[in-house]
Amino acid sequence: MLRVAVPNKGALAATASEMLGEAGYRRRHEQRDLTVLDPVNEVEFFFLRPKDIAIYVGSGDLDLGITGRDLALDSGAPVTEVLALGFGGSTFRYAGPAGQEWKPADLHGKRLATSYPRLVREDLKRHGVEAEVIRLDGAVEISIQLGVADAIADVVESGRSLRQNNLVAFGDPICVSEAVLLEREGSAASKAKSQVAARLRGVVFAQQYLMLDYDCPRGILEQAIAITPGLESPTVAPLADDNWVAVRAMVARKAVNQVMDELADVGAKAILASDIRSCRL
Ligand SMILES: Nc1ncnc2c1ncn2[C@@H]1O[C@H](COP(=O)(O)OP(=O)(O)OP(=O)(O)O)[C@@H](O)[C@H]1O
Ligand SMILES: O=P(O)(O)OC[C@H]1O[C@H](OP(=O)(O)OP(=O)(O)O)[C@H](O)[C@@H]1O
Ligand SMILES: [Mg+2]
Repeated sequence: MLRVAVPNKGALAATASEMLGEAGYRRRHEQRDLTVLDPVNEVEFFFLRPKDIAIYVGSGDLDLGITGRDLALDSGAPVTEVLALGFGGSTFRYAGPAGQEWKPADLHGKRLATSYPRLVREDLKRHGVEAEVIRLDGAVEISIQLGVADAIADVVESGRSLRQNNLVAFGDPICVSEAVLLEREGSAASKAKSQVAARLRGVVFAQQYLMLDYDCPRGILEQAIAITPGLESPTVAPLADDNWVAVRAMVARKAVNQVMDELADVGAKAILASDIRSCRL
């Protein structure tokens, strides 16, 4: 039985569970359940704190885990990324009081509060900066105001928390993070692990694409195919009216409106975009 760790709460928990559900795995019914057995797929899921997940996977006690790249790096556990999951995106950044031009070298001799001490110490070392790292569990942005630190390093998503606390980010991002599927470094490949990865890859990919269907006058088919080349090549099917064909192709979600405009401009009609739930490529 494959053992897989999933975030039990926090920023990644809901989407990770939804994604596994889309991939055909059994969902947990009670928020407080710590395990879910999926005998059909021969997987047992363990709902753990996102911060702890890389430790379980790195020790080899669990086969796979979903957590944030930043949390995995901070754990120092020997894990590698099998797949980036395309959600839970954030950057991990230094920040200090606004009204001052900060750069990483200015942190020398300062007190720096963070919930990610290992990540920060390693980055300070790279910059050759010696600072006192103060480990806090959360609400790090308030620590400067309260007098415990001179600057912080924290997760930034929208930047709202920094602005609210009159802080500005500085330096290059220490880490650009998103949710990732992890395995133990150097662990043997297995069919069971590959299957979870393939199913999740299918869901990630499906979320990034849409299926486009449209009717196309035969005379402009070449132009239309150039606009929607699909992955291999689009499906072209005859219509009852010989002058027209139906075309079906996958299109990147980000580009879909522009593609629909271009198709309409060359003369395509009845252009429909629909969601893809999952896929294998
Ligand atoms: N707006 C956000 N706030 C916090 N974490 C985010 C955000 N967006 C993405 N993440 C990612 O989510 C993970 C942190 O998850 P989580 O919120 O569960 O941790 P935590 O803040 O330490 O937990 P908790 O707040 O429950 O103590 C990190 O990988 C982080 O990069
Ligand atoms: O850039 P933003 O969109 O404002 O998001 C980032 C903020 O959200 C997280 O805090 P969280 O709500 O998890 O509280 P915590 O600091 O107690 O973990 C994170 O630690 C930042 O404070
Ligand atoms: Mg949090």
